[in-house]
Amino acid sequence: MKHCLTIAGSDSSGGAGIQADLKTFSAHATFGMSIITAVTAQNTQGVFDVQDITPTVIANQIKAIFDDIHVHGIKIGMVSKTETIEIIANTLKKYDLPPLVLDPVMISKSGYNLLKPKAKKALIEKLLPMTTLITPNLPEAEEILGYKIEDLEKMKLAAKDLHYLGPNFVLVKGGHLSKTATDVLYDGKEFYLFDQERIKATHTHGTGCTLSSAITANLANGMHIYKAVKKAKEYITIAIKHGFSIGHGVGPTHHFYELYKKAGVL
Ligand SMILES: Nc1ncnc2c1ncn2[C@@H]1O[C@H](COP(=O)(O)OP(=O)(O)O)[C@@H](O)[C@H]1O
Ligand SMILES: Cc1ncc(COP(=O)(O)OP(=O)(O)O)c(N)n1
Repeated sequence: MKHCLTIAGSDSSGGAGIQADLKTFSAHATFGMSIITAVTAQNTQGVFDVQDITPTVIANQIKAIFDDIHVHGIKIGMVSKTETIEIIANTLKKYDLPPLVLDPVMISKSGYNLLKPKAKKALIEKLLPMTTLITPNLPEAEEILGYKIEDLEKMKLAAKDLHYLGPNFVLVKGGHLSKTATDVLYDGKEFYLFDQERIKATHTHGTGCTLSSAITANLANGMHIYKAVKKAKEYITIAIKHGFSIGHGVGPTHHFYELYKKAGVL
């Protein structure tokens, strides 16, 4: 069994962050491990508070894992602020790294800043160059690149411009498009489109976390990048179709193994 590591924030309601990542890793028959960067007080209606974990404790969590356990895939999610990004980059640099998927989490669906605006520079300079695959949604790609992205042509341009900043592969996610949910993968030469009609869904909390963790697990399991993204896209589509209500707001996506097994995704 392969070992997957998420470096991300905790979501008390279990729909996004560390909790979504670990559920996704388990559904993909990998062993999930976590380095917590921040604790959020969050539910289906919003994010109400955040406590950042100190750089020393983040470094010690990373050291505890890598000094002892072989890691086959890493996913990075919420990284909050410059000091958090710097300690993650500087500590990870000391080790031989497996594929690393960066979900550049910035603003939650409910509108809370999960990355301090000032930390964007550190994210670009410290994390992008060590990334195998970056998975921005449209607002995140716009924030990094500084221009509007409203159609497929602009998504391709964004993928090229993001590739220039260091990652080996770029997946620009189209969850924020109006008609389709088409994602664009760029490998430095070719574009690959993952087409999906928009599902009229209410319960989509944690879609980005789930997709990036599914790709991480697939890469850890030895899949080539194209297949890893294709299978993860199938997973997230079913996860969204079967999203459900647990509170008064936006509920989580679905992670129960049997559903995916039946659909031939896992
Ligand atoms: N309504 C939807 N129907 C189908 N797929 C969706 C929908 N919303 C998001 N997705 C897909 O879910 C994945 C996560 O995308 P997105 O929601 O844009 O990320 P984030 O949670 O980071 O904003 C992408 O593959 C996207 O295309
Ligand atoms: C702790 C934490 N990390 C990440 C997110 C954002 O998750 P995402 O998958 O982009 O989902 P939504 O916020 O869009 O529902 C989060 N909310 N909390």
